[in-house]
Amino acid sequence: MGEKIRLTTAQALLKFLNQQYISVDGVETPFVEGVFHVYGHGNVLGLGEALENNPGNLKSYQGKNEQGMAHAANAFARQNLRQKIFAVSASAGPGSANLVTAAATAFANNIPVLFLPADTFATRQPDPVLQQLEHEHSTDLTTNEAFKAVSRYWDRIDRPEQLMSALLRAFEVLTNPATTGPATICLPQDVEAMAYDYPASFFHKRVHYIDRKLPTQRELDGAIASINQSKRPVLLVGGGAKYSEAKDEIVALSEKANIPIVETHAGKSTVEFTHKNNLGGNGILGTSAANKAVMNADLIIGIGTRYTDFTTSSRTLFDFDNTKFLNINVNRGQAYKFDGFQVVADAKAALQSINQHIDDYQSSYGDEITSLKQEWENERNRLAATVFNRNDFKPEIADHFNQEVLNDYADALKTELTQTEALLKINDTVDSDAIVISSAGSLPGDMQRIWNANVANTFHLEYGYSSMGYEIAGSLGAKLAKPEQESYAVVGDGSFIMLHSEIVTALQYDKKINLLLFDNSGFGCINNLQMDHGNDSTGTEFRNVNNEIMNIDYSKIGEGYGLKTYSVNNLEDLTAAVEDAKKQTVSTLIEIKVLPKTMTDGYDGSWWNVGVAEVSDKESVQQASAERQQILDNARQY
Ligand SMILES: Cc1ncc(C[n+]2csc(CCOP(=O)(O)OP(=O)(O)O)c2C)c(N)n1
Ligand SMILES: O=C1C[C@@H](O)[C@H](O)[C@@H](O)C1=O
Ligand SMILES: [Mg+2]
Repeated sequence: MGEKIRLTTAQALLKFLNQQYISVDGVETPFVEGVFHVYGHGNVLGLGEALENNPGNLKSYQGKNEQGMAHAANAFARQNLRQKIFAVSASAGPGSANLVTAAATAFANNIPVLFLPADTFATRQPDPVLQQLEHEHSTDLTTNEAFKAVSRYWDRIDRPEQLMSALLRAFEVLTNPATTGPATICLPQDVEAMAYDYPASFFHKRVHYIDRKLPTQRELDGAIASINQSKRPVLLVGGGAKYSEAKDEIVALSEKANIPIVETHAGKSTVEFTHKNNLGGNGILGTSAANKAVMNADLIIGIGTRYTDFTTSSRTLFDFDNTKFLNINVNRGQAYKFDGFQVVADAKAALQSINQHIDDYQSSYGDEITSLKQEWENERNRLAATVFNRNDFKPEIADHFNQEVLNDYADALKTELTQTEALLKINDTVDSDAIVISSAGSLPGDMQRIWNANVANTFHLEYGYSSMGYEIAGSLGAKLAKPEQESYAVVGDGSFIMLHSEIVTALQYDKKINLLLFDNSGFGCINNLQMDHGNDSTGTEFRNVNNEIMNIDYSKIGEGYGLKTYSVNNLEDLTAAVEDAKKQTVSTLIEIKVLPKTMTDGYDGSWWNVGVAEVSDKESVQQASAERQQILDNARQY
């Protein structure tokens, strides 16, 4: 029956990971970069032993918080356009539970990560082991059942030989652009260390071919007819377009036929903003230009987009009565959305074919795209010059805090900086190929609107799950993916407090990351949301029991870790800090004290469906609820 190799399950796992390659457009590369781990009794003697003694080419990084290290793995795969991954190993019980949020984040964003949570004993001999849950109705349930809801593939290895079929299935999922996401293989700690005579053939080199699925002739004919029949098409660029590396084809179509480009959160920086037809981010967090373009479009060419509520403004942004949809997506389910014409194909390949057949077609935009872009540039310049004053300041988010409260913040945080002027100054100061990572709070909105990404694949916004805590860990993952580029976490004070453990990992392994910490002393965007809908400000500002605004010294925290830190409260110091941080070899933290309510507000078409109380004594809430109902009456329902 051929050669056998006697290994533990964990040793076999690592040997297999070393032999996985992907081939994209004829270029073959190793698929698994390494393993992040936090050891405990569930994995240190199994997977830990294997990593110590025979890692092969796999790199190994000690994480500090399981969620954090898995976010780093997630960001690494995303920055590598899903062409390289990490595995993450955690101990049983709490260690594994800590991974669940990160698995969900990878799931929502369609990012491949191999999750290896340790599990309780398959033999059950010592049950209940430390950290085991004891259910009265079943001994079969462990913490790791929680991964079923957040994995594209889930398995548990109760016998060493099961590893083989599980890994083959997992790697098919991880390398399939239509279904990729987290694959979870639960490893009971006894099985990790059990020996088995594995067939040598299992460890032969495997190449997973990411062949580009071509459109059929019917799909191609339909797509071309849709474009030819339209007058005002818009190219809506989603994450799938970025992962397919379809930039040249999008630009070619846009230029040839004079079609505006707008981008989802995941799609942003597929095409540089410097391109004349790129109108920027669209949707709830969209630019005025992008939203106007899609509101007046008669054809949306959705390329690799899931049409989430933020992209569609909760199904209110498009003129659904008159606008048609042409959906190009490798995932058939996504292509079905909005009853669009479906092209189930790779974005780059589909656009290549379409471009060959778009002959003399011209949209009817004429100079309108240029005017829209100019109008937006003017607005962006205005946001760069929003200057606070203590007498009659009207922040972007107006009518929430009166002047007295705003002055209190200026005094407490000792600042007069606005968030938009600070962010735009940073955009002007960092290297153009710097990678910026963000995910939660008010900053993703500002990033999606006003950050100009002038080099492709430098804008990294996790907005599928918007998980607070992704930012800093994500900046480490992005740095591991692109060591030659600067990596910046754009992070709010709330997210920083929630999870910043991987700072230590970045310092430990000498991977330079830069943290741009915007401190407005509170959960600013949620405060906006509650006040926008008629509620008072409660539970969202960082105030102490005496109702005083808290002023936390984040630069001191960073200093304690060993970061090079700066604390700034004006544009001059901010510019100097960003310039100085670029010269550092150690990781840096720039604490930027900003006034609340000075983030960007929405533009036309920026509506978000949130559940507003239908019963309330407050007239303001009743009004918000009525307004919501009115908008919903005209929204597309499915
Ligand atoms: C893990 C997680 N918990 C809760 C939320 C809900 N949430 C979204 S933004 C936010 C506050 C963010 O505060 P901060 O980071 O300071 O950003 P700001 O809005 O002030 O800019 C909260 C609690 C979330 N997105 N992720
Ligand atoms: O609830 C939320 C509101 C959004 O504005 C924010 O960006 C996001 O992180 C979130 O969870
Ligand atoms: Mg905040």
